[in-house]
Amino acid sequence: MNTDRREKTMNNHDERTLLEVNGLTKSYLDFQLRDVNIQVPAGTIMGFLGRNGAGKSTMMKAIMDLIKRDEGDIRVLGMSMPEEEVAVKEQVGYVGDTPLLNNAWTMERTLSFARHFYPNWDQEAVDRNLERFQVPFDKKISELSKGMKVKASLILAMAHQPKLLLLDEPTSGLDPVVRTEVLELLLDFVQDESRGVLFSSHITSDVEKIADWVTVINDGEILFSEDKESLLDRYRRIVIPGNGGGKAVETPLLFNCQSTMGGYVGYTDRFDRFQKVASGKWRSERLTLEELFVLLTGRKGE
Ligand SMILES: Nc1ncnc2c1ncn2[C@@H]1O[C@H](COP(=O)(O)OP(=O)(O)OP(=O)(O)O)[C@@H](O)[C@H]1O
Repeated sequence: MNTDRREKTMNNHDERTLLEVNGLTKSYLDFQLRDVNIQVPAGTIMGFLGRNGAGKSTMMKAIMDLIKRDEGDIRVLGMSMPEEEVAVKEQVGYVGDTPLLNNAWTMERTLSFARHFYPNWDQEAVDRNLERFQVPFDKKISELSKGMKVKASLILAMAHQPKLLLLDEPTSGLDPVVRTEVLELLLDFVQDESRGVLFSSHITSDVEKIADWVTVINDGEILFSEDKESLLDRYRRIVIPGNGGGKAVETPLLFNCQSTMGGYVGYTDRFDRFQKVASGKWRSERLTLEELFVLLTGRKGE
């Protein structure tokens, strides 16, 4: 695409939106990604949670056009994928579920090869990150530990100063120290608020730690995509002590109600409303993201 057209396309979209996915579908023999709609605004870290096989990698690959979607519209900074693929890839750093690094090459060779493809290559940032993470320059990729490989992949993905990082389980299989380093790198990345990150994970505590937006996918469908704080505010565990709780749990504002030794326990996804209408004795407990994730995805389909 010529520069004028690209600038026009980029100027016509809402500059605060880095990624828009609308009506994305993809069918395999025994799996369907169904009508996926998400938006990643600039300045946001979106945690993308889902159980094994829920469709996280499929969605990310479809965004990068590594697999052909059946339907849907994908835009990065207002530019369409795959029609404007070259321009889009200048704005995206992608690390997929299978690392793209060539095992037989050193990091030095990898970087000096890759820099020719990107006009925005930032060698100073690369050097800074190599130093920060102590990634060996002259060892073959095959000789690096898993943690080092992840760091090397991230340094490479960020080297061309993308606006959007798309990372498929970047912290999986890493020890807590390396995981923390990787999370800090992502937080640093969005210090520039024109940037954003979408990262998938099973590790709910990582998402809870750094994401400001949480998207949960279950069996190919987005359950919700919401600001983390408002999500954790509106869901609560409600504990109703004593025998008198039976009537209280009949409210449609509670679900998954169970009687316990000391009374009743239920959950609400409209805590604001519940507070206004609930009578009698009760108390609320805030859920961790892990508890919420298990509550909403744990028993479905089993
Ligand atoms: N090339 C393919 N052909 C057929 N089915 C596929 C293909 N790729 C993925 N699938 C199926 O699509 C479903 C979603 O897979 P996907 O890898 O997107 O899940 P995921 O959420 O990333 O899982 P995990 O957390 O285990 O990596 C699975 O049932 C998987 O078997």
